[in-house]
Amino acid sequence: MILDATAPDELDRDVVGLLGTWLPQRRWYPAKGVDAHLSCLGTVHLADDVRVLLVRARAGAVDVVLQVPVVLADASADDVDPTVVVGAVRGRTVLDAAGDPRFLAAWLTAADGPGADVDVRAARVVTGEQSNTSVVLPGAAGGPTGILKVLRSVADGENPDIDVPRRLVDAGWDGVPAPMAWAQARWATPDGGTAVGYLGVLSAFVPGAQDGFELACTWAREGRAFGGPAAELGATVAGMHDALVRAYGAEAAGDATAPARALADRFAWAVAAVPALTVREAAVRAVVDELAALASAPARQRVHGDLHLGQVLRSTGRWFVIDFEGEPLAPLAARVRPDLALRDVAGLLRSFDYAAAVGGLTGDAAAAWAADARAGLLTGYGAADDPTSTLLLRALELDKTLYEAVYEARNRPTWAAIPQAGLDRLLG
Ligand SMILES: Nc1ncnc2c1ncn2[C@@H]1O[C@H](COP(=O)(O)OP(=O)(O)O)[C@@H](O)[C@H]1O
Ligand SMILES: O=P(O)(O)O[C@H]1O[C@H](CO)[C@@H](O[C@H]2O[C@H](CO)[C@@H](O)[C@H](O)[C@H]2O)[C@H](O)[C@H]1O
Repeated sequence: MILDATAPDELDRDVVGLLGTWLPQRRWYPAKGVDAHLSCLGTVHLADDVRVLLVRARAGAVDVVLQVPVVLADASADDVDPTVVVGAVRGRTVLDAAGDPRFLAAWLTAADGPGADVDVRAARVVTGEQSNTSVVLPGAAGGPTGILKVLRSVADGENPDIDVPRRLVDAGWDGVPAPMAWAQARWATPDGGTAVGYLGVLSAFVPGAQDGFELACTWAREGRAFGGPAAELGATVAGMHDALVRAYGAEAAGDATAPARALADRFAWAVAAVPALTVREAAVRAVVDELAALASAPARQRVHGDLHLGQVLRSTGRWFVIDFEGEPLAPLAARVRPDLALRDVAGLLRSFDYAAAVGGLTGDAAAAWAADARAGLLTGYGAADDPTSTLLLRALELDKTLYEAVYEARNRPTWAAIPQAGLDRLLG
């Protein structure tokens, strides 16, 4: 069932009035540091006093629709958790609903899919660095636990973060947590049209999972070689790529003009966002030219699109892949386009640089730790050791590093040195 958003009422508009100060304090808010114009496009009434506001945020190049679920509590209620209070309007206290049992129960009732018997009163909101809000829901009566991802930016059409895992499970791959419930909404767009997009997904929770990035940082900090787990991860990624071909097919092999153009476009985009990158122009151009001169490039297929160690979980000696949204800074059309499978491999290679740096390694120790992890990943994946693959991987790593230079400038300026060091390594 698709949930229809209705036109905002006076109360919705008052809630939006509160968001000007509340939103910029959220990790997932994509327009930090600028004065965004906020307006409510529509509201899904999930239950009495449970609303999902679809809020358009416009600021410069940013123009997104944000999902803000709220619960309206009586102003006199004395059992309100102060950390989830957004503010007060019309005698009601507005609560951030993501972890609220009233919101969760209504969401599960409205959602499609096989469903799951979970205990909404035992919900726990995941803290940490995320683009969305995830909530762990323990299974009722000892059943399997689920994790609900409340998407914070919603968009018309396919959502790879939900559709791709559904297709991978259908294709028989068990390296992804299975989706158990999902919800979609329909709302009026500012141009007079209609949009239909996903609001979120409940997936199987991987018990005892360790975040791949935290694991790698710990091993780097302890000076433990990561080549073994990296090789197993490479094999998992190869299995994922095979399953993606079964699910979506693959295009015929072509020449390398498309990846060369993509790298050139990426550089232009990155320079526009971070003008200091201009000094890299000649070196990047040399890689673009080398790439364009390749006689052929491998077939394109569906890929993960933003694969890094923070998108993989390790549990009981196995790896699981999550977060198939693609790069959060890219438009949907670019995120669902067939691409080179090696792009995912390159994303993980970049993560080893991050893990070495965040794990406190520097100089030769960092280079040796990352080299061992890189070798493990490439062996496990079965990457060909030929000049074409080597050049493609270098170009794709460069592409990712330029993306990271922009991502860090916008989100974590104190980490900007990590992609800058990556550019030094890749560009010589
Ligand atoms: N199926 C799962 N099982 C266990 N933990 C998970 C699962 N999915 C996500 N997580 C945890 O939740 C965190 C946020 O999930 P993620 O999909 O990366 O969200 P975001 O899109 O906000 O970055 C992950 O870092 C991971 O620790
Ligand atoms: O997980 P997201 O989909 O939000 O991805 C974005 O944020 C990531 C950081 O959380 C960012 O990844 C970069 O930092 C990681 C360490 O925190 C590192 O392992 C990755 O290699 C590096 O790219 C990702 O690029 C961004 O899209």
